[in-house]
Amino acid sequence: MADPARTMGLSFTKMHGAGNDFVVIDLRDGRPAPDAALCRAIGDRHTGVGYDQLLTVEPPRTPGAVASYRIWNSDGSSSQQCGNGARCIAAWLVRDGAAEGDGLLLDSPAGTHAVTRLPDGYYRVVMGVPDFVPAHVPLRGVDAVEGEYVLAVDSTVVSFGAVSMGNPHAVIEVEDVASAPVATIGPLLQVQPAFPESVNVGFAQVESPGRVRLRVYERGAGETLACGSGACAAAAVMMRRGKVGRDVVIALPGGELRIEWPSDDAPLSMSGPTAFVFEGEWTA
Ligand SMILES: N[C@@H](CCC[C@H](N)C(=O)O)C(=O)O
Repeated sequence: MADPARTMGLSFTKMHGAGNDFVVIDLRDGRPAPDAALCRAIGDRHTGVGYDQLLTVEPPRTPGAVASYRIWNSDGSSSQQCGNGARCIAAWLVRDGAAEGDGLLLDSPAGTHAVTRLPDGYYRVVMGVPDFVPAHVPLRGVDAVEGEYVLAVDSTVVSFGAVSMGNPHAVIEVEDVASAPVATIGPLLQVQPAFPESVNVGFAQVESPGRVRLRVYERGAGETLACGSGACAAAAVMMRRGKVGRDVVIALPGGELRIEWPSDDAPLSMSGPTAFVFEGEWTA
């Protein structure tokens, strides 16, 4: 006889992309998404499953798209963009049989993304044109000198670039990413009134014109092993400053992503890995 607790459970897939970990839930049958309290309960790394972002797979919104997805951070807040998540959703849909061939379109809260399947579980996602307009980040009340903003945060003066990849990013260039003040400046910058919707804070060390080391203190999740949209933001900021070429590897604590941005008005694309970890049933 079926166990009622199991049959009433919420099936999920645990995945990660370069160490940025996800709980993926199939809601294509129209069931509602978990509320913020349930997101937090599932996201608890001691009493729940644990994840950086919870991703829901939902019916497509635009013609030609295979599915849409929404994004929740582990604190229950929602986001418009998740680069590593987009790759994982594509891999999930391919495994599910919903996507045929090597190309698929995915609707995210930030728009529609073309995704290409590459060998060995890698996927390339067209992430769109990085948007440097301050009001679109959104960033308010801070003037830029050649794309560099300056804010006094407590007793520290912080210089950063700001860009929207659909979600807000600040990128701070550092000499040594290993000793960067990620856990102190990250949360302090997030609560500045200049960022009315908070911000994902990247700390980027340019190693060479083809390689950047990056750590990201994410909105709603803290420091993660990788942030795909953060990698896009760091690459875009450093490319615009002429510090790196238009095809760059971003090395994050959990793995490497390749970012290609041919020119300022072209769409930027991100390539990287996906991995399935386990299947589960949330019954609490
Ligand atoms: N890890 C993600 C970004 C997830 C959302 C972010 N924390 C936000 O609130 O905007 C990525 O791979 O892009």
